[in-house]
Amino acid sequence: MALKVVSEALSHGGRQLVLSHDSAATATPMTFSLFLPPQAEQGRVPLVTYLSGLTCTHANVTDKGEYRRSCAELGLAFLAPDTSPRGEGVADADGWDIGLGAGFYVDATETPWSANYRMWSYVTDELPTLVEAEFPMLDMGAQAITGHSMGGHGALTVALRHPDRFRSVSAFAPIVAPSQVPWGEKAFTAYLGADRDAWRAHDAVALIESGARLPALKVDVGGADSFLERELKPELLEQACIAAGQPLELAIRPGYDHSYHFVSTFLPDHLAWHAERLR
Ligand SMILES: N[C@@H](CCC(=O)N[C@@H](CS)C(=O)NCC(=O)O)C(=O)O
Repeated sequence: MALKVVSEALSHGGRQLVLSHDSAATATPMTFSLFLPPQAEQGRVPLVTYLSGLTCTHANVTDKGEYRRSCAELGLAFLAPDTSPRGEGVADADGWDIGLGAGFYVDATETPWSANYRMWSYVTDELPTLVEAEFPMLDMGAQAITGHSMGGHGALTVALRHPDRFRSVSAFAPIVAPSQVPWGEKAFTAYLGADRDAWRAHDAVALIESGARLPALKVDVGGADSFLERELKPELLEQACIAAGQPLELAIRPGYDHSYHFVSTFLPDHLAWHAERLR
């Protein structure tokens, strides 16, 4: 098997796995977590992929996301990759918003990042191909995607560019227009270069403006999120969706911040919403 089992534990009757493998996309070892609900012992189950935010590994949502009870009840598998390549020789920079833990789900074209920072290929191609081959109980015809912050950006852009792969898409506090905010401008300049035209393929608002559409879209943002006005700007997504006729269920949750206390509060709602569309 191409996968090494890092850990395995029974939870809510399902199997919480942490796995690692040598990635061809990033040319590094990569670690991810996969929860298989009890229903996976009997037959095929839908797959929800969760992309994490800045500074995270697979472990943040695995430890703090509180998704297992819902996934076990709803019969959903839950896949959580890392957010960047890691290891000896992998480029990094000062600051937590670029480099390790901040891959932004793009294939970098600029040095030194292009050697390993190929998270687009990893999450859209290598990882789904790998889990499909290794876990035949996953129904790859019934997939949903979600994510948090930088991972919300990842979920939106991956789904907008693979409209036939996902039946539903959701996000928590996503960076909806990275080309227009400091986090995205910094990362895209480093990874993709100064030509802003190249950024459009990785900008959810720009993709919607260019005609890309999603089957079903749900977004929650905390009203007390300290990144709301500077980095997240959900109003840009709302305006783009209205102009494009793209249905969007957007909720600003008063009092909630950017943390996993917010994500874990609303992740069960998102999973139930995805399950309805994956049935
Ligand atoms: N590391 C930054 C915060 C970055 C941050 O809020 N990251 C979010 C995603 S954008 C996160 O999930 N952090 C990890 C965690 O809360 O477990 C800081 O210390 O101010």
